[in-house]
Amino acid sequence: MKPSLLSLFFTLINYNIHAKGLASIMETQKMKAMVPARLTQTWTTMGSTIASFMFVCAILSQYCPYELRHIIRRFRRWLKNNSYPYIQIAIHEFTGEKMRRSEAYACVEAYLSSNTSKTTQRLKAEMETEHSNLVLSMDEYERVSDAFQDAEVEWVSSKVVSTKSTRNEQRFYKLKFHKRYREVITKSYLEHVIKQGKEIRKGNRTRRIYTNCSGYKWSHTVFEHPASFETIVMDEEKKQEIIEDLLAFRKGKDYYDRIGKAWKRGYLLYGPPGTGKSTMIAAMANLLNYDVYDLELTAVNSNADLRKLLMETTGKSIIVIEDIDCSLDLTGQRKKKAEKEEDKCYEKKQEEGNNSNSYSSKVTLSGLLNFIDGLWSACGTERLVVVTTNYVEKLDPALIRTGRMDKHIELSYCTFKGFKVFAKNYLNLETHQMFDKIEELMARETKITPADVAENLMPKSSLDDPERCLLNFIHALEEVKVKAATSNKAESKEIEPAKGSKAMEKLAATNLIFKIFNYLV
Ligand SMILES: Nc1ncnc2c1ncn2[C@@H]1O[C@H](COP(=O)(O)OP(=O)(O)OP(=O)(O)O)[C@@H](O)[C@H]1O
Repeated sequence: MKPSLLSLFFTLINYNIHAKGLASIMETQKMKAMVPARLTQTWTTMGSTIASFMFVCAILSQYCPYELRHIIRRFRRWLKNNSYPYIQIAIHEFTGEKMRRSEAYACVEAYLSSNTSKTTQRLKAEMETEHSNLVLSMDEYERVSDAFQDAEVEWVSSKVVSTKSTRNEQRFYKLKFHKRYREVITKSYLEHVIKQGKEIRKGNRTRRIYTNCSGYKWSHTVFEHPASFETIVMDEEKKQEIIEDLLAFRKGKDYYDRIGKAWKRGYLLYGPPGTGKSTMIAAMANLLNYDVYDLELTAVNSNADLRKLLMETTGKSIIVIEDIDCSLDLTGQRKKKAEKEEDKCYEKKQEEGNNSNSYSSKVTLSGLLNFIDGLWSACGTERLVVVTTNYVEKLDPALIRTGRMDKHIELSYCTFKGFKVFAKNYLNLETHQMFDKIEELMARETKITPADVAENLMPKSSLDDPERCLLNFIHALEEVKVKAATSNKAESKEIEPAKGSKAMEKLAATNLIFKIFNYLV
């Protein structure tokens, strides 16, 4: 039997049940007793009408020409659009083919979670729909009302989950508002939400520190370093210059666009161990509110992996290569030192059962140069590349040329001025009678690193009052002085025999000439 005829058959049965069946049921003695006669008649009429309507619909859908059905459908849509006075906009969490997290979604999220006059209502509404063999469950879990100028809006946070795969979850915000506020909402309110959200995100953002333990993949944890430029001890003018440079970089989007340059900047930090290079990187990240990507070059297998790592970094970040002279031989060959040092990545690889050959890297200097300044380096925006070294003179000039390392910052030994800042920060002392002695000791080219100053000034027990700490520091300075004197002596002893032998040679030669002269005379 044809499906259309089948449908007609069932419709007729339906009609029969509703029109007659219902009436006959109502007419039973029992019902008569319970229900008044007028109500029974109403039920009967209603049943007949519904059945007739269903019958007509079935006839229409089966026998009505396609064109007419299309017109009816369009009419219904028009009716729906014009009778429903609200507009809805959806902002999805992930957008585009690469499924990057949408900035707009993050801003809305931050805006709605901020503590303003918005009223929040927890919802638990779930619906299930079947869409092309995929069962989707829509979960509306929060409703937030907000007001802007004289418009009232409502945000509903929802997620659509595929019940077949829990990993397939799409979150979105639905914004609902009356049609008469269309102008205000689309032109001003959404802009206001995004702007506010950005501001809130800047302040609230939990920053991350990433490292590449397993080849070309970053793993991360929360970045919580307390360093700031206020606590870094260095020449005030130099410090101010660095801060201004960083802030100008952060605000420089338009400038970089205008001059046609990728929005990135390279910093080279150099100086002896313990002079604050790592501390400065943390202070930079805290000042700019950037993430940190700590690139472990010894764990990267090839230039291609290095490029993949670069592609995985996000904007608003600092890519750090610490002690670059230890990780890469500047002729392009990797040093074995890193492998011998039993770094964590190596151990992890071994635990995983990989042999050491698979660990050996083929990252070359040119690969690194391309990473910093090649075509691929422009694939992200707002990134700083910071390279540190204890031996700047060992670095290849190509690596540190302007354009790759735009700003060179030397961090050096502590001066008396620097000591006074440490004393203020660590001991809350602006002046003390022992300062003169300290100044005298520090003036005589006593090379002490800020790390050593910090360590000696730090109270170790409750008995360590400021005087004791200053005394500790004076001892440390005297020790440094003695060490410097002994190493100078050793150096001069190494030179003296040479000097002595030369002098002896000279003396012998003079004696010989003198003897020859006497003999001749
Ligand atoms: N300029 C500084 N101002 C304040 N504290 C400092 C400074 N330099 C070093 N310190 C202190 O010394 C410690 C070690 O410094 P840091 O690790 O930053 O030195 P580094 O130059 O990176 O050393 P390395 O070259 O060995 O990595 C820090 O925890 C910090 O407390």
